Amino acid sequence: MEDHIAVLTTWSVQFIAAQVFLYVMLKVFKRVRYTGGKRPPGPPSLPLIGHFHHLLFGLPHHYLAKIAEKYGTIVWLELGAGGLKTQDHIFASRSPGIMSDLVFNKGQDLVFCPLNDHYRLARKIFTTELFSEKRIDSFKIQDMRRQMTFRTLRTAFEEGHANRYINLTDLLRHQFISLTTQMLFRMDGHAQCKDLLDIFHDILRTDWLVIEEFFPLLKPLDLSGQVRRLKNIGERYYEVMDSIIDNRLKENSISKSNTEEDFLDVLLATSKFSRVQIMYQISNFVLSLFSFNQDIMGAGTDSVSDTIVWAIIELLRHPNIMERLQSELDDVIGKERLVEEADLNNLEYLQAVVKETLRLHPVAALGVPHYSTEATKVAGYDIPANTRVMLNLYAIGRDAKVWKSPLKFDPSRFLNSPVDVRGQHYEVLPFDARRRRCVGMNLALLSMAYTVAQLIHACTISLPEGLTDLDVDVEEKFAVTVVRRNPLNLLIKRRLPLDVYGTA
Ligand code: HEM
Repeated sequence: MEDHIAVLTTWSVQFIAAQVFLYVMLKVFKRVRYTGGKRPPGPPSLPLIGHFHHLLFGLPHHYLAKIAEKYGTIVWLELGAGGLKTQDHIFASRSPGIMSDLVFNKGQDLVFCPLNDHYRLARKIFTTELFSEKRIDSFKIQDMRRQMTFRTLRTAFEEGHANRYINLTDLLRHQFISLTTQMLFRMDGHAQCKDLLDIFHDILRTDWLVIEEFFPLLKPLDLSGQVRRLKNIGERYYEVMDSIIDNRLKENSISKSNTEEDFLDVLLATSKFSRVQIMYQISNFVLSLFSFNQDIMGAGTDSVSDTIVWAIIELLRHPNIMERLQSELDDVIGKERLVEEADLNNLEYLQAVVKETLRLHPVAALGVPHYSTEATKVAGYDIPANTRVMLNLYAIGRDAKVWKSPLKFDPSRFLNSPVDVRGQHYEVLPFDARRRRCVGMNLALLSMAYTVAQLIHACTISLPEGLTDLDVDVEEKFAVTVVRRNPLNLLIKRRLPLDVYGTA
């Protein structure tokens, strides 16, 4: 570790794929790039900037998948000046970085937290209290999901009734923002959490390649303008959360009956976190809410709604698969009532559709960068300490050596197959695996299956006039998550008799 810190001047990005793994690793070196051991192969690089220029154009997860095809399962790239490596216990940390430092107060949230005692405690509380099966399936949270989904259907039907097309991405994002903010603070999304939502939207507008991240010496110059911007976001976040917590403490001191009603109450009740730590644990939720996995708020919203949109897009592109799913729903549920969460385990084809969507469209295509804490060897290659590692989840799900016709959307490949998407099977890892695996996975899988089932069972979804299934493209845009490039407006109408919705 000493060696590499002593020679830091350039960034390296290395891509490792042990068996079906494709790891991308980034590391900063000073003065020299790779000083010792057997370096993994990689494309030729330019002096000083290494392979940085390759990642500026096009979609990075496509480029990384392409070079992995050419250079083999473990590939080394350099960004300006850098290093890398694998094994879970060594690669389970997070690196310091501009976003983590300036917005999340040096990684005090869960997503950007280095592997330390605070992280272990926070992860335990997330897993055993906030996201335990018991809590997720509790009547109260189930009812919240049901109400939010009905609200989405009602909005869609009002528009459909007036023959107006609706943007499904916007509609579902509203649903999941409301759901998450309810779960967190008993506040209903846009109206009550406007300041917080604005902050997270600003975070998500940050370029994924901030030059100062790769060339820290340039940080004081702030050439990209992102350093000042992120600092300002961090300050605004602190103020808003401070006042939310103040208000909650006041409310709780007046009425004890509300304790442990939502996630904020649970975190306050643990007494294991300081007030500041609670602020940043919450941030993870909001961001996940918002498109990516910056913890709870950050990690839970757009990632789920964007995956649902991919599922609907694939179903519209494949009318035979849509028909088969609708038949399963009609057989199991009938047409006299709506889908309930208790039905989901009986809907085998629906579950296969969700898995196949996650295989082809893992919205967190490159995951969240891991960080090595000591030097190690991976598949015979030497990987230094302090290396950033990214898992190319996109390339894993599309590996032609593992998947037959990998680009074909075919949910039946998951029928009668033990392969699941929960991190035990390395052929498909939309949530990653082991220590840093997505903590919201169970909630995400449940929310996705439930919403897709409602949309396909309770609605008729039509493409704009003149478009056929052959016209629906799957062009991607790489933001924090991978989303569909072109907006698609749909006509959504009631499919079941009116009185079925009445009881809802
Ligand atoms: C389709 C939906 C989702 C996908 C595909 C997804 C995927 C991922 C991935 C790939 C990671 C990085 C794992 C790693 O570092 O190795 C991650 C981390 C995380 N996700 Fe998710 N996620 C989704 C939904 C959610 C939801 C609903 C929440 C919470 C409400 C959430 C919370 C988190 C958190 C807090 C982390 C950081 C975990 C840690 O560093 O220990 N995610 N997610």
